Amino acid sequence: MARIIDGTEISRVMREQMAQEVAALKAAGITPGLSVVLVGNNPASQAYVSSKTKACEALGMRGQTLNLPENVSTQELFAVIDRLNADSSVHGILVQLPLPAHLPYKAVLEHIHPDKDVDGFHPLNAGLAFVGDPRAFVPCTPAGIMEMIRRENIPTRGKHAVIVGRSLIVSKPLASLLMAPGPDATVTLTHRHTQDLASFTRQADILIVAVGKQNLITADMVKPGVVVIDVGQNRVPDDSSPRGYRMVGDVDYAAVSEKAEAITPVPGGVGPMTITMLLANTLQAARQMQARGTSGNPR
Ligand SMILES: Nc1nc2c(c(=O)[nH]1)N[C@@H](CN(C=O)c1ccc(C(=O)N[C@@H](CCC(=O)O)C(=O)O)cc1)CN2
Repeated sequence: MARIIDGTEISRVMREQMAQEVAALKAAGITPGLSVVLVGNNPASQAYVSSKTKACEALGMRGQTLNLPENVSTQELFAVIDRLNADSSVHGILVQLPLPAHLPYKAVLEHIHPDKDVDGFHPLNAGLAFVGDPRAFVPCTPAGIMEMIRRENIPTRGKHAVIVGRSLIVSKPLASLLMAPGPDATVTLTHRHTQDLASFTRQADILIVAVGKQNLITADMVKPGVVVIDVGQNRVPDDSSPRGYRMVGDVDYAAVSEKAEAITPVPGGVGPMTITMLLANTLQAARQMQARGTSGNPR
């Protein structure tokens, strides 16, 4: 049976360390602050946003949610972001995705000041991350996956990492992180138009799946000894659960665990790491603003 890569436990260790760093910043007069903008009433987004602000507060950071109505206009949303960009007590800003279809999400993400873009979705940060510049904010999910790989001592040099999915949030930045000097992996990126997906996934030493489709990866699609990172977040109806549903990933966990060397569970794998890396990016934003002398909470 595969070793379980426990994102909850790795997060616990990292958050303990970060709490000390937050305390040190607070002693210097700076309370790292994150503002999350949530548009509409998507229940999954509401849950993720609530986890983010609670995690901030648990570390001693400021966590604030701005709830905007589903029908907010682009100009109204820009005005909210402008206000947060100008507020020196706000170090990190993020707009929860997905946005309602009438909002131009790329323009919205570009409206966040790059110095406060703790999601790392602004093109400036995407470009800095692509060239390996340490000032970049790296998107939280790929950053969390790299942290899990490092902390679990999973070999990457010369290994074949196959990514299923081509999103801006996860797959593209992850491909660039895995192939960079240091990790030195050979990366193949596949997507919905890839022909004979299984012929690629069977080659993977490390298989990362970020599609959002339950049971997309079955046991016959992986080779023995593979390391599997499941990014999927799928709600499956389940009357026996108090919530009426349970979470599953994109991988047939039970069957693939019997062939894999290591695997991330859903829940408790990549998800908690996404939030942990958001905390790390907010801390980085506060430190960078402190270094530039542009930070400081009103005392
Ligand atoms: N602005 C952003 N929007 C979105 C991002 C993002 O990084 N920035 N990522 C996803 C959603 N997401 C964070 O926002 C997220 C998804 C899942 C989890 C998580 O911890 N999941 C749990 C299970 C949750 C449950 O049981 O309900 C787990 O896997 O253990 C955290 C964050 C899209 N939008």
